[in-house]
Amino acid sequence: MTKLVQVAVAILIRPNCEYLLASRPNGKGWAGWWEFPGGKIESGETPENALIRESQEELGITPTQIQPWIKRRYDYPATHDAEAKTVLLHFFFVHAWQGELQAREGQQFAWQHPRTLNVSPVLPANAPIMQALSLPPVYAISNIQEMGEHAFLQALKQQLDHGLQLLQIRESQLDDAALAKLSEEVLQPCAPYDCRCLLNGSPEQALQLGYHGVHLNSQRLMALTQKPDNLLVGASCHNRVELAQAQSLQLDFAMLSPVLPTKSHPEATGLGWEQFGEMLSGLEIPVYALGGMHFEHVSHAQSCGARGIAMQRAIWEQQ
Ligand SMILES: Nc1nc2c([nH]c(=O)n2[C@@H]2O[C@H](COP(=O)(O)OP(=O)(O)OP(=O)(O)O)[C@@H](O)[C@H]2O)c(=O)[nH]1
Ligand SMILES: [Mg+2]
Repeated sequence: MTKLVQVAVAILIRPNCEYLLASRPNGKGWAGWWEFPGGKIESGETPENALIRESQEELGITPTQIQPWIKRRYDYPATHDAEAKTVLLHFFFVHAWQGELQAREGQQFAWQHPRTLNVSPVLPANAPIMQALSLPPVYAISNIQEMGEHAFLQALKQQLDHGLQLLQIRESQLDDAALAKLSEEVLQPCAPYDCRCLLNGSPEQALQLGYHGVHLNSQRLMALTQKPDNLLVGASCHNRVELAQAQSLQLDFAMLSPVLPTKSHPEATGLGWEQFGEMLSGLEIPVYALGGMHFEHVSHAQSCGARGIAMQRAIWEQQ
């Protein structure tokens, strides 16, 4: 058994969504590798206290606005400069802080754009975190069945102009030919905006139609034994069993619903924010909240540990 090291990790975020990486200083294991600032939680310390202490020691700043995010466990093998260990990383977003950043341990700093890393190598435990950070706060779901195709494509163009970065096409009523035609009409306008599109369907179909990813319904999720290659993979979850399956397959994200009552299921009360937050606690993959969501719910969803919100109706009604 290797020892378990608990670590508090600070993801400093600027208003333009860039985040800070630092190089591990000489003299420490994995020197020169890039990481988020942070360090070991000492005995008697909460993860939050450790985060503040490490930020002061390594960066000379005091976080004033923090938000717990995902946790991640990783087994490090022994290397020439470090012993084998298992880490449990507690990631926090740090949205605001007091003081000027200083490299108190001689580390280098690099602010990174979420979709384009320009330093390497990053500590291996962090790979899925980088991927999770590249996911935007809003995930849109198509609603052609209710709106009609013309109105949908118009609303899509508008949302792309407003910064939409992630879209799911979920139109099970279409036959193969109609879906292929729609896919072209959607993928084309999304490309110049770098908006990634996922097909709610099978991985094979998503690849064949040229999608960036696939979104699995819970039935497909539960039948899956391995994450498909070369696709961004998300899945719909409604309970802890499905979330656990999405995590064990190391999917890129899960979508958990219904959080609030919705127009399509007004009789269902929804999980409510409290239970939603409880179900996310300790989870290692990013999650979107779905069900009765509007733009103004983004920050509340994030304060419950979600990456953001998914919307199928409200997003297309926005002018
Ligand atoms: N700070 C930080 N540590 C990480 C990240 N990802 C990751 O796997 N780790 C691991 O978590 C552990 C954190 O240890 P650390 O070396 O930063 O601890 P520390 O600041 O308390 O320094 P110390 O070595 O003086 O005790 C290391 O094993 C490191 O490899 C990350 O993004 N940031
Ligand atoms: Mg450290």
